[in-house]
Amino acid sequence: MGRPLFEAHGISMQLDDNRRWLFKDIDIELNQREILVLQGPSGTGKTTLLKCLAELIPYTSGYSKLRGKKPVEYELGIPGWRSRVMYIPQRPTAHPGCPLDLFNIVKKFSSQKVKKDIGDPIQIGMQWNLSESHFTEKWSNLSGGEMQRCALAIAICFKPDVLLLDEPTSALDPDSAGKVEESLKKFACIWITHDSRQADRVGTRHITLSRSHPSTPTDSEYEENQQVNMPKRRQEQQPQRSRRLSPSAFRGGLPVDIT
Ligand SMILES: Nc1ncnc2c1ncn2[C@@H]1O[C@H](COP(=O)(O)OP(=O)(O)OP(=O)(O)O)[C@@H](O)[C@H]1O
Repeated sequence: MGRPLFEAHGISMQLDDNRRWLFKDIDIELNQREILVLQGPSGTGKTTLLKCLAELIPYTSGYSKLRGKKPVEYELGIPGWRSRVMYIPQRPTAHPGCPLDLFNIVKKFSSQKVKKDIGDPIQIGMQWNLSESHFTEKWSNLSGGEMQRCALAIAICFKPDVLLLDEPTSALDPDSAGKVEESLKKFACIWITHDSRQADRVGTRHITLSRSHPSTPTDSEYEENQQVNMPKRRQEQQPQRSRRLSPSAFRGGLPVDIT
């Protein structure tokens, strides 16, 4: 096997409050058109893990690479990384204006401007039971499911290499959800879902996070292709020191990187 499209090694997050490990030593490999499904009970750190992989929040140790390069090795650094390894939240943050306004603003960001062949969110939305008018409607007038699809359509227009999807169909009816699923299968995704049938439909790899406790530091189960490898411990990687990111690094909750 050649180099994976995306890889993460030993990603760990220790919480400040009681030094509890939220997750520890998560290893990920992802190739083109693969979907890694991330599951686990509420509060086990799934969203936090996606934000770590997008370099939106600092984490305790570990590192990720896309096409063999670490975030800092990309032109524009972390913002360049986030435009390629893109986190898409479950609920879009309230934005002023309409979805098309957001699309036009994001197009001007330096991390996106360099991209050629930016897609048309309206064309994508129309494959998912949306119409053009949804993209010119104020965000505040859209339903949860309409907002979710508009934000996702805008994000994939920018053709990220890896989509980090936080319950991308949680607000959708089954027909729309099925159409979105089909579109997303063309991408490399790390996909949080609580729906085990969806996990079976879309997943080519699987990780399940379990609850950790202050007294049992390593409590992440790593499950790949249905085979559970009980807690994977750090192997050869040296832990990195906790990284401090600038305030702009904490812009979670946006459908796309806005730097
Ligand atoms: N920096 C932090 N300091 C303290 N606690 C934190 C920090 N970051 C995350 N947490 C806690 O870690 C837990 C995991 O949150 P997270 O949203 O990642 O869980 P989740 O598995 O995605 O849950 P859900 O399925 O409900 O969306 C939460 O209890 C959260 O409050």
